[in-house]
Amino acid sequence: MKTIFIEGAFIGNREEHEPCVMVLGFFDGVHLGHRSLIDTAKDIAEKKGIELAVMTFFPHPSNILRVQNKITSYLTPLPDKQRLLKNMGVEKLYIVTFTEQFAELSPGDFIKKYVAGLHSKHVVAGFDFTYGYRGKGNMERMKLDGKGLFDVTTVPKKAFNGEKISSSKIRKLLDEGKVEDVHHFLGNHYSAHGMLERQSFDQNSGKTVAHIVFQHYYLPQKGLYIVEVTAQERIYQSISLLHVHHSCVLVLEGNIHIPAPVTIKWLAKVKALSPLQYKSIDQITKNPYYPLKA
Ligand SMILES: Cc1cc2nc3c(=O)[nH]c(=O)nc-3n(C[C@H](O)[C@H](O)[C@H](O)COP(=O)(O)O)c2cc1C
Ligand SMILES: Nc1ncnc2c1ncn2[C@@H]1O[C@H](COP(=O)(O)OP(=O)(O)OP(=O)(O)O)[C@@H](O)[C@H]1O
Repeated sequence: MKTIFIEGAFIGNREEHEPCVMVLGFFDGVHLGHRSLIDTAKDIAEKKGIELAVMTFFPHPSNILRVQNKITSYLTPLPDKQRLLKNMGVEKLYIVTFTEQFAELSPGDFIKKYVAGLHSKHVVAGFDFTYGYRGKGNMERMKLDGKGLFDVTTVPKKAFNGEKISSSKIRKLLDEGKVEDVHHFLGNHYSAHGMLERQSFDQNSGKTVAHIVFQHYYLPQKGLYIVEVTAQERIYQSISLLHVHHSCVLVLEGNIHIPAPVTIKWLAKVKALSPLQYKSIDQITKNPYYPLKA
């Protein structure tokens, strides 16, 4: 997959680009709703014999627009989004820098300069996709804006238990510590890639304690979780304590040296620990020889 960053004023010249099916959206998480768009577009691209392309934006528009809830950390930071889209068969990924000037483009100009300008022959987006100044463009308008230039497919709402599958819903579940429910929306348990900062073996309890730091990730609510840790293709089961904003503490049975980097997959929240289990975790994290900075 080729990734192309687009910054500043841009006017694409159709003739300079391969014809493509273009999928539009932010795609944080690349969840089951997003996947239905990509799969739909992939079928069209195969039938029409043209490239499968995705256009996304960075940073999240909320950082630029005057809205209350700014999204500054992501379910899938850019490298994860790139990997997931590539694995789904996307051939070209356009990442448009979302700036104030870009936000002010009229719906028609966005379609002309970016979507048609990059030689889209067919556009795929979801039922609630909006574009252009004040988000005034919608899928009905897209058909008019793209008339004679490209076909439009609008993907209907994908829902679970009557609720729209969305990045916001997944963030809400993480905020509430309901990591067990995330897979209904994401298609998998929530996971993040982190760096091992330090680890030590606690002689008293016979457990290894490791400190993992994450960058740019949206993390579950503070608490104790059962997690799966993968490092250099080995899998470890662990209890994890979400510690400060961007880190977690792993507690593993035995004297284990886990190599960095690591992937943590949140399986379940620990609701009831036996007093013995709780005491040992408490002892470990309060151990004055374990240098945790809260
Ligand atoms: C050219 C362009 C201009 C935009 N301007 C605004 C804007 O002024 N106000 C706004 O709330 N959203 C604006 N948006 C954001 C869209 O409403 C929408 O959030 C974005 O296209 C991502 O779509 P998605 O959230 O459905 O993935 C703009 C989007 C584009 C592509
Ligand atoms: N559940 C869904 N069913 C169909 N299309 C969807 C669904 N969720 C998102 N899409 C489409 O996927 C693209 C990317 O959407 P977006 O990144 O805004 O996802 P979202 O989950 O709705 O995000 P948020 O919750 O932050 O609004 C858009 O074209 C959108 O219409």
